[in-house]
Amino acid sequence: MYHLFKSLYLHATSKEEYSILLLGLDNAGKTTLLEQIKATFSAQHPNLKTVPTVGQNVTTISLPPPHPSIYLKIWDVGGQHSLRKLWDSYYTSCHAIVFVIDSSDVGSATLADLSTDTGREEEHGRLDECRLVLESVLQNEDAEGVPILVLANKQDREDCVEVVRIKEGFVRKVFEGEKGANVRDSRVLPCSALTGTGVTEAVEWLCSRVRWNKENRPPVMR
Ligand SMILES: Nc1nc2c(ncn2[C@@H]2O[C@H](COP(=O)(O)OP(=O)(O)OP(=O)(O)O)[C@@H](O)[C@H]2O)c(=O)[nH]1
Ligand SMILES: [Mg+2]
Repeated sequence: MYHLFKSLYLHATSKEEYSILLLGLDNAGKTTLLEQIKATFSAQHPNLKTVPTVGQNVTTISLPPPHPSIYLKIWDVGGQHSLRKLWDSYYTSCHAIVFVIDSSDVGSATLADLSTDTGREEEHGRLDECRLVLESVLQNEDAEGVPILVLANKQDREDCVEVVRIKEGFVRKVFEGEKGANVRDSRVLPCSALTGTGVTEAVEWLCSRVRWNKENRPPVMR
């Protein structure tokens, strides 16, 4: 009887926890985004003075009503080239991936240039590096079937490339290319981690997709 009550009690009081992995090139804005998410859902002031991440930052948020009653455990890992091999160890336990792009560092190329490779290299900023890294994430077997949210970050900057161009000219090309064969549930959204614009929408999309995918990737009960 004691065990029955104990398990009923645990069932009634525990919540689903989903892990979200923030990836992207160095300087894309992952740590700023983590700070902004933390601040948005805990009414704290965000610490926006970030330094390049060596290792990881992690925070768990509990979403307030009317959001579903779940925890999101968010992992922010360093994006510098030498640190990217560490990403592999996070894939098996994550429930969604956020790939953050610095929209002001994909060059001044036009949409046509972005989608046909005709733009000059110096106009592409870090577009090619970003493409290779996104492709390697999509190709990782341990991440197969995991929903992926691509965030066109730094939309507050005057020199940013608009989300539609990043979506149509870059992301679509990667997803429809031969290295995007494993493409799964995905979305491209604009945001500014610095100002907080688009952060709630991003979290809401993640929330709905991890729950939708929970038969494939069950949550941890806490
Ligand atoms: N204007 C603007 N700047 C941003 C935004 N997001 C981040 N930044 C700036 O970009 C720089 C890098 O931000 P971080 O969050 O540290 O970048 P990161 O992706 O964590 O970088 P690594 O830890 O090296 O992988 C900082 O100077 C941020 O203030 C944004 O939305 N708009
Ligand atoms: Mg960082």
